[in-house]
This record gives sequence, C-alpha cells and structure tokens, in this order.
Amino acid sequence: MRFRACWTFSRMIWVGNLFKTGSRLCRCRVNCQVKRHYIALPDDVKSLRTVVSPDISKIRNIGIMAHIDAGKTTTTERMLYYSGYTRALGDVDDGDTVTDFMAQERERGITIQSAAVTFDWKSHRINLIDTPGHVDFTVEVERALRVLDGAVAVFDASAGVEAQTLTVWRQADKHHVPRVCFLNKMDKPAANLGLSIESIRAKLKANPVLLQVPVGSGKNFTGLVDLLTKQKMTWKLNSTDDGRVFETKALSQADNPELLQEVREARTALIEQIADLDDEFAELLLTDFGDNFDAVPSSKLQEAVRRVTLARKGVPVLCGSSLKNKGVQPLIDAITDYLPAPNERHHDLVRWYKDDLCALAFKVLHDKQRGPLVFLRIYSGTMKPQTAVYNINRDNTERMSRLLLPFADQHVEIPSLTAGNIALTVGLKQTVTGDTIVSSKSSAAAAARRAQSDRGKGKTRGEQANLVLSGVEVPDPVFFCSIEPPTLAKQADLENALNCLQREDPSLKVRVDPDSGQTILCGMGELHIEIIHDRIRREFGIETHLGPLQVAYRETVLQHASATDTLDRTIGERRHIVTVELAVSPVEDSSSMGSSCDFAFEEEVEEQLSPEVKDAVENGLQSSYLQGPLLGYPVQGVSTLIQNVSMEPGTSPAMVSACVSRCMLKAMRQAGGQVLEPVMSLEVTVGEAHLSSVLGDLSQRRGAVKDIQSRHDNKVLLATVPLAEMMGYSTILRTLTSGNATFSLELDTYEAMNSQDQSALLKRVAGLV
Ligand SMILES: Nc1nc2c(ncn2[C@@H]2O[C@H](COP(=O)(O)OP(=O)(O)OP(=O)(O)O)[C@@H](O)[C@H]2O)c(=O)[nH]1
Repeated sequence: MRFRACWTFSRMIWVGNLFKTGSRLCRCRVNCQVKRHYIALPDDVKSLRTVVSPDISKIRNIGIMAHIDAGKTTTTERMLYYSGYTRALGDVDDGDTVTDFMAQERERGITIQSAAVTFDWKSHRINLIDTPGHVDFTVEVERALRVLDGAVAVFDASAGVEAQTLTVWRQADKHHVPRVCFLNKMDKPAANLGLSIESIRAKLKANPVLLQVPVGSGKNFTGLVDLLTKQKMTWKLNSTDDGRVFETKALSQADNPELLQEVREARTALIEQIADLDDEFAELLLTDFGDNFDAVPSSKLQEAVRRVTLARKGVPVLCGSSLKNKGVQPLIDAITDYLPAPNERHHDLVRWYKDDLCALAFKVLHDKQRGPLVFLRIYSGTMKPQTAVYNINRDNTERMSRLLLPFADQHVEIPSLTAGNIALTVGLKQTVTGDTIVSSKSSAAAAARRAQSDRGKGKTRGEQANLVLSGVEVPDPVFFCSIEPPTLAKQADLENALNCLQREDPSLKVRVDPDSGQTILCGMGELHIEIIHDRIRREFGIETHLGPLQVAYRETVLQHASATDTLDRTIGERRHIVTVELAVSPVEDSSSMGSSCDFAFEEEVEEQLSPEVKDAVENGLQSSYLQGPLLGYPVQGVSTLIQNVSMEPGTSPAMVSACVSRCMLKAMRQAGGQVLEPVMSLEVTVGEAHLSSVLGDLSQRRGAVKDIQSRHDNKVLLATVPLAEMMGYSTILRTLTSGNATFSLELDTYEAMNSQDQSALLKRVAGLV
C-alpha cells in the first residue's frame, strides 16, 4: 500500500474498494494547520491520474431503466455495496438508500431525480445514473438517456415487460443506446424466465440473448449457470447473508442431470443465435467448431455477444434477485463486458472538437451552500476547475470554480476530468439543462469551421446550431394549478424557488395568468406537481397554497372561416391604421398530438410585404395560438392563410401584430371552437377478484377498454381514459382493490370532446354549475 498526498477533499468519504481516504495534518514547513487528505492506493493502481481520469476504454456510462417497482434502486444499492462504495446494504423499504437521496424519495420509496453515482469495478469506472420509473418523470429518463452509452433494463421476472418499460425502451431506441436486460425478482414464486423472455421479444420487438440459466426457482432460487463459461454460481439461501461471497465452480457430471441438459440446450441455442447475428462468429463456428459447439471458447463467444450488443442486434439477458442478494455481481460484469465504452459510440461533435472541451449539461441541482451544481457529460477534451468555459446556447462565458465527482449526495473534489466522464461542476450560474459547454468562443468557432468543411459548402443552418448537442425533448404539461405564497412579501422568494426548480426540471413550466395575475404551475402529472409543492416547502422554506389541479385542454376549430378587421388607433401624434384579412381552417388530423398550427401568405401578399411586417404578422399569429377563443387554452391544428394586410404609412409593427391577433380571434370564433382533451393510456394490473369493480369504475370515467390480458393470477387491463376523469385515481384504485392493484398512466393523444361534455365543461369553467 502506498500513500500519495491528494487535493483537499470537501468531505471525508469512503470511495469504494479502489482507494481509501485518510487525513492528517499538513507537514509543509509554513505554519499551516490545514488538514491534508490522503488516498491509499492499492498496489495495482499506477497513479492518481488513472483513478481520477481512467482510460476511456474502461469507462461505462450506464443508466438503469425500468417500470416502477421493478427493483432499480435495490439493484443499484447492491451494485454500490459489492463494489465497496457503500459499507451497508441500503433498503428502499427502510428508506436508507444512497441513490434515493432526496427526502421525498426516501419517504415515498420512489426514485424522482436521476442521481449520478460513480464507482469502480474490476479496473473499470462505472458512472451510473439511476432513472425514475414513474411516468410523471419521463423527462428525467430522457435526459439521462441522452448522455448514456449503455443501459440496464430491469424487469420484474414475475411480470415481464410492463407499460413504463415500453416507453423507456422506445426512448433508448431513439438514442441508439445498447442495453442488457436483468430479470429481477427471480425469488418470487411467480417468476417466469420463459414468459419474461417472450414478452421482451413480443412487446419490445427486441432479440433477447439468454446468457444464464437460473438454478432453483422461487424461494429455492440459489444461483445461476453462466452459459458462456459453464460456471455455476451459488449463493447461500440464508436470508441474512449479504451475497458478497458466492461459490463459483465448473458445472460437472455430479450436478443435477436436468440442469445439465437445460444448460447444454440453452448454450447450443445461444451459439446458434449468435452465429445468426454475427458473421465473424458464424465463420469461426463453421471453420473450427462445426461439429463440436461445446468446444467454442467462452472468450470468442463473449466477443461475439459484445459485437451483437453494440450493434443492437440483440440484448443479453441475465437474471437474479437483488433483494435476496443473488446475481448482481455477474450483472456488473456484464456491464463492463458487453456495454460500450464512450469511445465506442459515435458522436460527430467529438470529431469537430478534436481535443478541445465539449460537454453537455444534463442536470442542474441547487445546493444551498454551493449554488447551482451542473452535471456534465464530457464528450471531448479535459475539464479543469478554476477555468472559464463558454456556453454555446446562452452565448456567454462563465467561470467554473470547482470540479467534483458525483457520489449521490456526496461529492469529491478533483483536479481534472477527461472525455467520457460525468462531471459535477460548481460556479456555472447561467447554465441550464441541455446546454452545450466548450472551452471558449474561439474553440466553438474552430469546431464550426471543421463541421462546415465536413458538411460541404452549403451553409443551411447557423454555425451555432451545428455545434449544439441535441438537448432533451420536453413534452407539454398536462396539468396545471395556481400557486400562491403565504404573504405578498414572500412572492419574490417563491419566484426565485420556481426559477431554480425550472432550471433543474425542464418539464416544469411556470407562467403568469394574464387575467388574474396568479402564478401558474404546469406539470406532467399529479405526483409531479405534488413533489414540486413539497420541494418548495422543504428546500426553500416557503409554505405555498396550491389551487385546484386543472387539466391542460387545447382548442382547435371545426370548419373554414374568414374574417376582416381594421385597427385604427392614435397614440400621441401618430395614427396607426391597418386592415387584415385572413382565413382559418382545421389542419387534417387535428386531434393528433403532433399537429401544430401553420400559416402561409397568399402569393401576392407575400411579395408586397416587407420582412418587418411579415414578422409582425407572425408574432400576432403566434400570440393568438397561445389562447384559444373558447377557454383560453393553447390552439392546435389550425391552418391560417393571410389574404391581405394593408396599412397606412407610419403604422407600427406592434399595431399590425395586434390587428392580426384580433382578426384571428374573430375568425376562430366564426369557425366554431372545439375543445381537445388529453386522453391517457392506462394500464391497471389487478387481481381477478377485483377486475369487475375496476371495470365498473372505468366505465363511469368515460374509459374505453382496449384489452384485458392475463398475467399469472392477475389481469392486465389496457384502456384509454380522459385525463380529466383521473384526478386522485391512485386513492380510488387502492380503495376499490384493497391495495391489490397498480397502474400507470401516460399521455396518448388529444381528442375532441363531444358536444355534451364540452358544454358541461364550458358551463363549469364559467361558474354556472
Ligand atoms: N421479491 C423481491 N422483491 C424485490 C426485489 N428487488 C426489489 N424488490 C422489492 O420491490 C420493491 C421496489 O423496489 P425498488 O428498488 O424501489 O424499485 P424501483 O424500480 O427503484 O422503484 P422506483 O424508483 O419507484 O421506480 C421494494 O419493495 C423492494 O424491496 C427482488 O429481487 N425480489
């Protein structure tokens, strides 16, 4: 064991099995009372550099994704424990996990924010981002996926693929993230390997590659056989055993003949499947092992499985029970063996920036003492504290004071960090989630030049657009409510709190109601708004009052209509006169979520108008799309044709915009307003005994049942239901089923309300009922 003096740690923490911290008084000759902190390096670690900035091929930036309650947090805790990062096993049921560090997470037993955790495993650096499973926090998942190189999908082996997994899986497909699957909860009597694999194939349209065979089932699940090495891993059944130590030995003739047969068949199937997916392996098989699959070396098979995983032609499947401490170590091995290092993923930017710094801010947290903490994924170059960096999105230069390695709510200060790593920075006050950070404006310009020469001469997009890493798409909020401080004196504090929370969470929108002057919170679901409310109380010490939760409807028009309007106003000495003629009509398929509003000028009008007036017309249109004619909800699916804009000389563009907005309102009223309501897709898993009461309740909520499937003793009900009918559903479902049901709710589409429901809504909003 050697000791090296290290930079001063902000806090003393245990940093995993790779190195340990100690402290002693500084021995420098000046009169210094500073405590120096030391890192004890194991003998196989060459230098601190390798610990802080490991070789890029040894880094794995990994996320864990799953349906709510599949066991992500429990699995993460086991990983941290076996890697030596924590010294006691955290338990979500006892509320003492490391990754769920926010107070609400500990209390509610759910994961809200993706906490980044760094740990080491067998000379690899694993940056692990625990992502939430609740659908209200989809943006958190998307944000994490954007910066990951690989992911572990955790499934409840007794349930197979569940609704939220489908959503997250699709998100991972979008970002081309290679994955491995972990079938957790193999200790449950209802765990079913075959059905789970089949549901991965059928529902996720993926190609599962089974790498292990479980030994025993339910309560007697004791271990696994690795199909590549034919090694049998056995854990103790004793419930108090932490699973750190387990027996590994080659499968032998002395083992259960049924298990031997199962392993033989599964290995042959694995070899054939990989040969189908990987030409290099197929060739090796044909030339060297045509008649003896048994002799295929595990290393060759492993290399081929890795190629298949990286090419996303197949997903390795492993199994275990995190709660019972079985199968987690082989899962961490699989992360390092099969998921890609950062340099195995393709990012154009890395080429353009060469060795210059380029990083993406993917998360912002607020710390009372240190101010905003920004999580960055470094794509190229090296990051150092006490340096200025340039934010391309905001076009400003900021100074980064400190650089930290994120260990959940513990942060270790470090002197530099290289490409491929996840860093946590202090001092970036303007940076918002999704921003791109580079070393300087001139390095951004140099990269822009390289990008342009790469893309040929055609400069269709701005230089900046080329260089901004694509951020995170934020879906529109579906719920909103007013929020009020306890006294007017606290209004400024509330605004500050909301600003901080918005920088952290782009799915939270805040606006001021133009009529009432009230502050309005818009969020992704009841739980989302509840958590924000709770955080304002806990973290900012403000007791706020929330108004009733309301659904974010939208509006559209039913038919074609035209309108003309003239605005004649004298302000001071100046007279402004403008006349606008336009026509509105519904866009085809206006009920679909994606259909936004569009507009065009008639050809002659387009030629006559100056660019300044055209901009003014567009501004007027955009502001009229923000508030529909019926209830003031945003407008979608409306197509506008500008037929005439005539104005007296001296009329200001602001007056043109105002006239366009007024004329639009007139036209939309004539065209007949239609309210569109968010319709959710609902999945309820419920015991057969309670199915009829759940169905009966759904029919009263205007729900439409799409399918009822069987899953072991449970029924899975798939339905669509208007969001307006789902307020407080979790409490009602709990009462109806005595707590024997779970559900997930996700925005499906916006649908036109029927005239009866719409007039009831209009009366309700007008206060007539
Ligand atoms: N039987 C069994 N239960 C498990 C296993 N792993 C986790 N659980 C239990 O499943 C529940 C959910 O576990 P979590 O680890 O919080 O799941 P999660 O996916 O992180 O949940 P969210 O963060 O809320 O999405 C807890 O009650 C765990 O004790 C397992 O291997 N076997």
